[in-house]
Amino acid sequence: MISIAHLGPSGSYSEFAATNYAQWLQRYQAQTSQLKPYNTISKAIQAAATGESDIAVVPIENSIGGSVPDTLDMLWELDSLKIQNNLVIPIHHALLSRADCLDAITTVYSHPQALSQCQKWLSSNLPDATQIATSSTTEALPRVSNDATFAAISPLWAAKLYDLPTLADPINDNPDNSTRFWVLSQQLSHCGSHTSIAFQLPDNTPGALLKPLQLFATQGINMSRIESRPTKLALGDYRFFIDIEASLDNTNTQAALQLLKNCTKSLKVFGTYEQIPTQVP
Ligand SMILES: O=C(O)C(=O)C[C@]1(C(=O)O)C=C[C@@H](O)C=C1
Repeated sequence: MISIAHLGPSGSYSEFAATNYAQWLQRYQAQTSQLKPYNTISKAIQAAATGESDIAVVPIENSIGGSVPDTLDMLWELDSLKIQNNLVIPIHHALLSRADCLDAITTVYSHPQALSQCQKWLSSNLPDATQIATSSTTEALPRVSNDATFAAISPLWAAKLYDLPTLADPINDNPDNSTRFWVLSQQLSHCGSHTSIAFQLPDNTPGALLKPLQLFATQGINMSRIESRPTKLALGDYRFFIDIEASLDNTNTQAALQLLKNCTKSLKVFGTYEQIPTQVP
């Protein structure tokens, strides 16, 4: 039995992504699995890194809110974890509350990503409500259940799960809202449609970033994402996370990675992976 760590509690989008992966494992690899909820993304990742769980399914980026910094930072810090698969989940947020109308709501709870994905809706419809960040979109639901002045931005399916009325739906600022999740484990896979890497530059000089990027162009490899994160050591010091549309076992990828070692300070390869089809709720 494979254990899958994810951000909980029950009803979170991460649980939905983990369930999708569990169904895929059952269907295509005849493997049974068990979900293990954690109260932060970091703890779910840590569980896979220490072997407490076999796998972690964690969000990496959202089409409106951008990247999930915790996931990127922890992947860099923990050398043991590699990406196995990629899942994209459509995200449709609902406003759950016992309030009779929007005017009665004083406080809105949700995960910071969900709050940022609904900023326009919130400023038009609940401009005076206090926004409070929670560890997931479902963490505050027991509190919302006990106070009719509270509301939460949560998945629609959580209304049934926590027996709460839906006051508005959908409320995300863009109807095409979706979040990408990575399946992480301690095994490096060599074959897939995409590969993810990260590096730090040796020095802050003109063209220092251009050299590594140029290598992919020379090898005819398309980049699908670039993201910078502070190293947290000094202001203005960054590391770069890059996704390429090429398999790790491809000779051009191997050539680019070899040359990349000469123009980067530290280089990490997070693995190569395929996109898993997901079942829409
Ligand atoms: O809070 C949840 O339900 C989560 O699974 C986390 C998370 C995220 O971190 O991006 C996942 C999908 C949505 O983008 C909003 C929140």
